[in-house]
Amino acid sequence: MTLIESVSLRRVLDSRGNPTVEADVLTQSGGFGRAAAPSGASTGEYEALELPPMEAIAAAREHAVPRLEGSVHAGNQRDVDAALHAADGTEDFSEIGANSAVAISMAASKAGADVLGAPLFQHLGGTFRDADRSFPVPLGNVVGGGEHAADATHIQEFLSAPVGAPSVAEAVFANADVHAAVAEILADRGIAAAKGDEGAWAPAVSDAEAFEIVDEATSRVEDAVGFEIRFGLDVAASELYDADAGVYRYGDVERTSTEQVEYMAELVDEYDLAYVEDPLDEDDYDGFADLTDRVGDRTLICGDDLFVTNVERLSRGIDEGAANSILIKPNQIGTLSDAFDAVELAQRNGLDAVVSHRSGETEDTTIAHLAVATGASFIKTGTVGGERTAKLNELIRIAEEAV
Ligand SMILES: C=C(OP(=O)(O)O)C(=O)O
Ligand SMILES: [Mg+2]
Repeated sequence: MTLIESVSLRRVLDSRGNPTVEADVLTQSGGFGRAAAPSGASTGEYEALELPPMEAIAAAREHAVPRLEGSVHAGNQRDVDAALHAADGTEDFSEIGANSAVAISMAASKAGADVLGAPLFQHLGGTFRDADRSFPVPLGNVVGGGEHAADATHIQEFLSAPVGAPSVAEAVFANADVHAAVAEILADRGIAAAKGDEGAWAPAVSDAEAFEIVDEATSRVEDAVGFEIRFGLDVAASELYDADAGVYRYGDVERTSTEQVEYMAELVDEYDLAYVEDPLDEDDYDGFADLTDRVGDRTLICGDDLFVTNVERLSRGIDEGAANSILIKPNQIGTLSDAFDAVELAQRNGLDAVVSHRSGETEDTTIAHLAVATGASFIKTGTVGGERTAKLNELIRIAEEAV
């Protein structure tokens, strides 16, 4: 029923105005799925490789499309993704591009769901997930800098975390309220701010002032809505790390690895942080383990560039106690099957999964379904801006059974 009839690929715009790969998958019985690849700016060194879109499209047309059309069923995601790996033949999708691979993988999942007449989250997660489904808490980027905005904070993301929200919709609106409260506080302080790549405010303030502002904004909204709102960070520390000198550079301030662990532990306690992503460099398993040992009982230490959604890197992290959560970005690894494997390995070992967007995004909503399908604890997909609200609004619809 779900035998793939055709796969078409094209170049479309992403939210940064860059080209990206979009895939359409059509099955012989008329099922249809469309998906587009996102793109990172602070990419991890060990991610699967994104090729220039026209190269990725040409390579996928030559190697992957002939293996899929008339041969593979879109409803069998493992077969689709195995065909993509076989067509590529490398460890990092450098032949057909992780951007072509992930677009086809996600489009096939939607075509499969379409034929079966099931919502995507149910097709991916199975019917028993539906019976007992819990919703991810959305982490909303409200202040940011790093690689996502010039002349702003060194820490890449300050994330509102409405952990006490009674529903996903209330959580989504609370994050929007925190975003608005940050704007008010900035205006009160006479600080002008544009927005960064993910729609977070990107003021030219020190990290210390950003902590003050986000702390105040989350407290204000917490008082107004009456449920707990904490906040968290994506430090994206690999971007701050100078490997030759062995120090983290926050402008003129330098921290050794030991000082970085100490600094992160202090921030966790001073601000009761709910979440800290990539607090250390992507090669520093020891530093991650040290920090997790110190504060992992009261916050999530999450590996993004550290794990790159890769089960081998995650296995090492589990063995070494390097984190207690993992960021899941399908395009870091190239297929939904690989992303699922990473979630399952993490959850079997007591780590939380956090499904995530990229800084360069499209209107694609697959990650909202992936987060629900896997029972992920959190989803990080921004706060405002059409490519971010596409996912947040889809979560609201899924909760209402309106997809
Ligand atoms: C979303 C992120 O940014 P990018 O997509 O630029 O890697 C991140 O680092 O978690
Ligand atoms: Mg990150």
